[in-house]
Amino acid sequence: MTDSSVPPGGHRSGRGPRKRPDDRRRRSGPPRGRQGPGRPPAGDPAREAALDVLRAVREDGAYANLVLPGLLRERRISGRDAALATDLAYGACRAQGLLDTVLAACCDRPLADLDGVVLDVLRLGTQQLLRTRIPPHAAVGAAVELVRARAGSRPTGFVNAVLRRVAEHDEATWVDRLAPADTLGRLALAHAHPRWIAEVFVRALGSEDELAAALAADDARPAVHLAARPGEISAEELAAITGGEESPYSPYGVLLTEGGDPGDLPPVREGLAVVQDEGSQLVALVAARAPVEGRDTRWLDLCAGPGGKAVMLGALGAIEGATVDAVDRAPHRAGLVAKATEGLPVRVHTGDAREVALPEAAYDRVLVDAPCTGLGALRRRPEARWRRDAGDVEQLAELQRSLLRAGLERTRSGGVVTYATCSPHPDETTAVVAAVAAETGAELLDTAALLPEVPDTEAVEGPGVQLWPHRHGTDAMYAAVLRRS
Ligand SMILES: C[S@@+](CC[C@H](N)C(=O)[O-])C[C@H]1O[C@@H](n2cnc3c(N)ncnc32)[C@H](O)[C@@H]1O
Repeated sequence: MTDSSVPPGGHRSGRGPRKRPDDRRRRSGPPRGRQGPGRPPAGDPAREAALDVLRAVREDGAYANLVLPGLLRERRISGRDAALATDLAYGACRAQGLLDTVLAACCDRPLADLDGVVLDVLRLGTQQLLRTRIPPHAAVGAAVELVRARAGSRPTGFVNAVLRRVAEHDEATWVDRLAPADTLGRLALAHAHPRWIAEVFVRALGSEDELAAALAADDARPAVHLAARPGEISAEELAAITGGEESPYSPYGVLLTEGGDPGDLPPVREGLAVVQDEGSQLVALVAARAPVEGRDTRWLDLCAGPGGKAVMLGALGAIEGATVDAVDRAPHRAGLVAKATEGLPVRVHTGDAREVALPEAAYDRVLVDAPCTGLGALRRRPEARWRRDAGDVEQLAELQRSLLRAGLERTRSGGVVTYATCSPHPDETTAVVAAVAAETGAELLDTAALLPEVPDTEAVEGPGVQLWPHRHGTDAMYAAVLRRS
């Protein structure tokens, strides 16, 4: 279960949401029991916010983790309501495939024929019934009120009936009843992943042995890590200031143990630390540790936005006497890199890494942190697993190969390139590296040897290290180091 931390109860705070321009119209709507624009807001700010996130994701293709924080701020939702809104919105986005499978079994018509708001309310209700400790009567009652407020009273009976059917079984029983017969299909449904992603994980893991653990870890909310800026503050000091714990592997990492917005922590506000998954810290570390023959003062970060690894490379470069050129194609993201690396020896360039006006065969150390499917960071992007499809991979792999080639072209003989993705998909990781190494004659270095403190990192299908949420508590980051001949 994902959301066992959700506080029980119906979460009626008594405080209504902040007045919105259409509130007056709602108040003058038809009385209860008649169809119309609906009753006044139900006084359930958490579920209203969660519902608005689901709508934005479904209708506008929005990202839940970008929509929700603004919504909470704008409506001044905080504390337990904010925690509930977050659990419900992210939980329902993550579990959408499982929720829809159960709902399809409980509805007398195809889900595609349902009104969008009704479907969102049903998903939210099913999430509460199957994946939280909220009592069934509270979950169903809140869903009925929500649909009444948003779509009038006509669908209330339908929503009530469907959710009562959902509530007849718990999550495990529904999975037993509805899952395909094979282990992979059952685990994919039970842990709310599309089947094709479970298949990718099995390929990257080498067998089905760890699949249940990998999918379960991927179905949970990720821990938040900070990275102490090298040369400014140690992880020990950062942990003491923030009340967090030093990370198990990254010498700069701190695991936050308290909730709240990490952006508000004084060391983050003062630029002494950044919010960065420990896996990303380890990738930056690989890029900085890779052995270079001879001079080691010109570094390049070819896909730098929004700048997490550029900060780490810039700070380490400042210590080592190196400068970093950081490139991103997207002007907005290049701007974020510039902001994040202020005061560090980092020059930012906006342009396509394959064409940008930077010298060839010149850099000692290069990072290519390529755009990818993001299958290794699904915990952070609640809806992403249902948006991606297997067909995305081929086009991305072509771009990844061309970016790695561009990285090697900028590297001098004896210099090193670290290729990284936040995806464990072998077609984006080992296959890209093996193909470009074969084509260019670049030497593949033993990347696992660069992270001796991290166990079980070797990628299965080819060169490089593969981190996993269930093994390392990090995103499923991949990295491999090549030396230019
Ligand atoms: C995985 S992200 C990099 C994350 C970054 N290294 C960090 O640690 O914050 C990939 C980045 O590559 C950029 N990108 C995509 N195609 C590119 C290209 N052809 N040239 C340069 N940058 C590109 C994207 O805009 C995106 O910011």
